[in-house]
Amino acid sequence: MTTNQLVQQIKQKKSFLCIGLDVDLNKIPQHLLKEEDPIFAFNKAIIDATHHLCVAYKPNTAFYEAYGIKGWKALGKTITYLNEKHPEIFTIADAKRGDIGNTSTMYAKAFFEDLAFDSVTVAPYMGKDSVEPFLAFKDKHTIMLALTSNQGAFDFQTKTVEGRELYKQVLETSKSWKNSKNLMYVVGATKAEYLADIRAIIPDGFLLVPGVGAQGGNLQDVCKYGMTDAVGLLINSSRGIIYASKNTDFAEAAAKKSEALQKEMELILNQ
Ligand SMILES: O=c1ccn([C@@H]2O[C@H](COP(=O)(O)O)[C@@H](O)[C@H]2O)c(=O)[nH]1
Repeated sequence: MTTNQLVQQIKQKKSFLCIGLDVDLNKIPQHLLKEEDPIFAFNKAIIDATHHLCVAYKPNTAFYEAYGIKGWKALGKTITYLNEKHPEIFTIADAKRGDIGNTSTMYAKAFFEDLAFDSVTVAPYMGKDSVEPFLAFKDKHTIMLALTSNQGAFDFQTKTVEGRELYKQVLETSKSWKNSKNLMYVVGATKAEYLADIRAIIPDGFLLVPGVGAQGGNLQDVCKYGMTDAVGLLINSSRGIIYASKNTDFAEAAAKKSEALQKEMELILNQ
């Protein structure tokens, strides 16, 4: 998917919501455990109830890998369902990969070719040659960790290196990489006060912003400092939406939570 197609979808739906599909079998409604594939049954119900309210879905691969081959199959069925039923929706494999070049190429093939995701998250720690293999794929997007939502972000990311915070070095340096137009960045919603500085370095690129909902990030603050003329934001909420109810009305409850966020986004877009 191209960035323009993503922007068009945002305009049509008046939403820049990304729903995180982080399926934990201990948290899903217990009646689903009788299904042959409870993870896919859960995801399908959430997708069917919310696809008109969001522009992206983000399964975090940890929640699938934890269940071994069954989890990986459920991830495959979920992305196939999304690509067949809702090809306009942007898909993110939150896998946080990155390795020496030839290994990164294999990761990129796994997520972009075999699973056919639109994007994958990567860690910048191993540098240019670990990220460029992902950037080589046409109309695919590499979402690099910049300033994460967790407390540990202060351990390294905000430390000063050669006179500048490390996350700023990461943002600035990555702009010179081959096919850097295919880059997006992760910035936690809990770090909204850093967004003005981030926008000074990345004025137009898309930011994936997790941390609204369960982690307490504030949508208004993120938009105030992070929004661009083409929106430039994908706001993710996972637990806050998908676990809104543990009962048979779970998909309806997820839709209500999604609609509340979408309405808030519509108001912001109309300002
Ligand atoms: O900085 C980051 C990077 C990734 N995440 C991931 O996003 C979701 C957030 O889930 P919630 O339930 O809405 O808190 C989850 O998959 C994280 O691993 C992040 O939170 N922060």
